[in-house]
Amino acid sequence: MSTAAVVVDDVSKKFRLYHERNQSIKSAIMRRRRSVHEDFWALKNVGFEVPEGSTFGLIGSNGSGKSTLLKCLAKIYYPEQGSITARGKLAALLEVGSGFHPELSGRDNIFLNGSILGMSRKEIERKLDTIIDFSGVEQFIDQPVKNYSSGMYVRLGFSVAINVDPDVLVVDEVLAVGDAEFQEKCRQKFVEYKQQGKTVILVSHSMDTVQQMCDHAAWLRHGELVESGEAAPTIAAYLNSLGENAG
Ligand SMILES: Nc1ncnc2c1ncn2[C@@H]1O[C@H](COP(=O)(O)OP(=O)(O)OP(=O)(O)O)[C@@H](O)[C@H]1O
Repeated sequence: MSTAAVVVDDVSKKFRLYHERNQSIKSAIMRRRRSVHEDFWALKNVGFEVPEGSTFGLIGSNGSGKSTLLKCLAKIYYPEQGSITARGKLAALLEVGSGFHPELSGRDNIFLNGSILGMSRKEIERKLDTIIDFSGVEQFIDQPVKNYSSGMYVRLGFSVAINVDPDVLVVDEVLAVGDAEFQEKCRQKFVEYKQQGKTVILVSHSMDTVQQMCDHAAWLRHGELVESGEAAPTIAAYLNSLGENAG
């Protein structure tokens, strides 16, 4: 039996949705600091295991809770209920530009982002050339990243994240903004990771990408897990449900 790299156990995550139309300080005082809100459960009792050494796809329609779950994995959000355990070091590449400062150069952002992801300054210095080289943005590395295209941001962010040498790499939809050459580089990196027994968890709306890159998948719908297991049948069930809804 394979061991689990990540165990998601009965996870529920709540957001508060506020309904005040008038958000001024005056109106807040008039309301005597009472706020009108409703609880919205973005994840409801989600549980599954991610096998060690797998490339695992999270799939589901817009708003189904995929990014929220990734943020729980990355410890940006904490679930109200349930727990997530990951074996080893986890690095996450979430929204485009997260962990970057727009006014700093690409080079300085490698240090910023690298230290957020847990690398020491010495380690980053040692890996700097490799990171810049893999990113393919060396020509612009001393420019402020606010002038980067979204694809360049992602290239640099991905390059830092993989050089953290994590046991579990978590990647949100961001890969989609990279061009075909970069996507191929990522695919090769994921294969390399798999050979080393490392785990990748990625979100994608492209079922072709999930089909090509992932061996396992989990399908979320309205914050609930519908199915998880081998990628092919999970993708097929998801696509089937879309067909049913369309018909
Ligand atoms: N910070 C927040 N405050 C309130 N609601 C939120 C917040 N973040 C997410 N949500 C809500 O939680 C639900 C799930 O959002 P999430 O971004 O996880 O979906 P997703 O599956 O990643 O969607 P997409 O495919 O469109 O990226 C949505 O209804 C969204 O509006």
